[in-house]
Amino acid sequence: MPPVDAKAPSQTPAEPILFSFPDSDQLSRNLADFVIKAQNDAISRRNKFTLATSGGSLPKMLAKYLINRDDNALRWDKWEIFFCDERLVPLDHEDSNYYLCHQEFFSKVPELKRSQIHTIDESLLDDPEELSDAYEKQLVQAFAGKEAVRNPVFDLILLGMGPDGHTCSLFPGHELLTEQDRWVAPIEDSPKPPAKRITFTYPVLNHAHRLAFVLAGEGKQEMLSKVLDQPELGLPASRVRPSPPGDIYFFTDNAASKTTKYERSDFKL
Ligand SMILES: O=C(O)[C@H](O)[C@@H](O)[C@H](O)[C@H](O)COP(=O)(O)O
Repeated sequence: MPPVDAKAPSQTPAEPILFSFPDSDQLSRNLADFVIKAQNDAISRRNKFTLATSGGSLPKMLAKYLINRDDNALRWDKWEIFFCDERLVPLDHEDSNYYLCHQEFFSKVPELKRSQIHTIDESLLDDPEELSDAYEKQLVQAFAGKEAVRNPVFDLILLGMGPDGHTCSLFPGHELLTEQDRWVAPIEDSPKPPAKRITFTYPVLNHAHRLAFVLAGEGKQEMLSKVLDQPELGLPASRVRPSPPGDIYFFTDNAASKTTKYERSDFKL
């Protein structure tokens, strides 16, 4: 029998860590510190920082305390940015997650170069399969290096959650919840418009180094309780459970976390 390696990664998924802040402003402030810590850890490990972001209310909360800082904490030249999901519309369309992030965040950071932001190929909008494969190739290029990798390991993935418990474009009951091979998959029947999208799959989410849901406001209350208190329901957001050493966090405000019985943790870096 081989000797037991005490440091071998456990197969038990990470338990979510819940932070709750008085309001969404405090949430944004602490989220910025968390992102900077993730950035610094990643740069010291590999000299770059790979981040994937969602759309919805997240980009605005994310940008609030990352832009216009005067402490030189951000090493923008090391950032490589992907989208957890994207709608199949032109990049200057108001439904585009890239467009949203550009308006709320990227356009306010002149140091970020367009080449650091991985967007969908607009010439493939009529062919979701091809477009999805092409986006997956961008992940392969960013993560594989010289050696083939089984799964990409993002330094940080930031997620939202919809009122039905969806995250990325992974919706309740959809066949993509069981996708095990593709890193990126097309979806043409999204219940949330627009119907055609691409999305990261669980093999990507559950291999990330760190993930964080970012949830503010009373509208998130009921679903957050279900996701944290009743994981057996198997809602899409509950299925985000990375294997250690991956960590999963919920950054919430008190309005969102009001009813969950899940234990809150003190926020410290
Ligand atoms: O492209 C999308 O539709 C988003 O990435 C989606 O997954 C979003 O994160 C949730 O729907 C939450 O949206 P809100 O933050 O606006 O509630």
